[in-house]
Amino acid sequence: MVQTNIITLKAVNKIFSEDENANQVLSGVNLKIPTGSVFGIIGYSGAGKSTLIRCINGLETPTSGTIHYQDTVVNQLNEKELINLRGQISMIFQQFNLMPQRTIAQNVALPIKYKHLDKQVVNDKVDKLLDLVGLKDKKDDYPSSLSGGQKQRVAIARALINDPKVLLCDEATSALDPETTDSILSILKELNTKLKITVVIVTHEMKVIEQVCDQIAVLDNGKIVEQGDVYDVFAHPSQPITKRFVDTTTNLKIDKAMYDAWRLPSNSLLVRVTYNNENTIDPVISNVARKFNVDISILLADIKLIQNKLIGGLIISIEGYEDDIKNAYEDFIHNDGVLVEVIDDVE
Ligand SMILES: Nc1ncnc2c1ncn2[C@@H]1O[C@H](COP(=O)(O)OP(=O)(O)OP(=O)(O)O)[C@@H](O)[C@H]1O
Repeated sequence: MVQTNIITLKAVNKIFSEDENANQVLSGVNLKIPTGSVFGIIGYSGAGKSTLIRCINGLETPTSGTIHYQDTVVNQLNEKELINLRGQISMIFQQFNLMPQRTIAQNVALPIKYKHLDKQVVNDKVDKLLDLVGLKDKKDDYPSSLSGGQKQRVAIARALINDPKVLLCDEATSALDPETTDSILSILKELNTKLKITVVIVTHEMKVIEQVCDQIAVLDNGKIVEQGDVYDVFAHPSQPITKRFVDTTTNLKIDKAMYDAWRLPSNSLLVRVTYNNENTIDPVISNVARKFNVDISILLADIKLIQNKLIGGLIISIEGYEDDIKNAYEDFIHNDGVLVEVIDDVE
């Protein structure tokens, strides 16, 4: 099947002229967002994520470069055409942006208020969308009576009122606790699989990417420094910034207190083993231990499933005679899909 891209950015630059130092916020951004994907854009605060995502639906205009939505060049549209476009490319925000003086149902219907559609048609659609996000019984309530997670569900229902093809999510879960974040991410994934909506997620949290995205782009200081399939990027992060983001999701960090508590004997080698194929590590460990007559203890383990493939690692200690340890270590290194590093600087 030929993969199409619903959104393409070509050489996009953005300089805010009112910026005191005329900061270049986006520099030469090239991005292809495949139709039907859940696409994550990650970066630290100030990297330009919001600016980038706002360029996609014309809330910001790039200083140069082009943004294509299917066959449309977004940055050549006039204000009226942009309003229509935002029905196709809708958006949710960190702070939900609900109207406090309107009911939940009125908030959801707001984007089509001025279309003067049949009241019953609007009501039915609002009911259907509130049902989809699990809030049908709240339709006559006001936003102030809802939790953050419920408010974001209302915002999602509102974003769907025009049957969009793309949903842009700007730090949509950053104000929510971990459990509520999970429930919102599940809804986003469901919209993607059931309604075939392309979802673009801007976040500073690698866990969000890990949970729902198929593709990732890493934005650093206005530049895309790495992009690709989420599993591949987790397995082989090529840039230091990407590695730092990946590290935030693993449980393989050691501090001095932990190291001291292990009380490892002097004839031991502390090793981090990460693997990135679909085989489990266990046979490799027992094989090496048998073959070289060393003892291997598993001190920490972290295994997860990304895009239905296993990825993870272990911290192990290898104990025995010096030559045996050396041979065992060499043997580990030569296993396909296994990355082995000696840990010798615990702080
Ligand atoms: N309207 C604007 N006028 C001037 N400068 C702006 C404007 N919007 C954003 N910036 C600047 O652009 C840079 C990137 O901001 P942006 O909000 O896109 O980053 P971000 O990665 O989304 O960060 P955060 O996660 O903190 O929101 C910042 O230095 C910011 O001050």
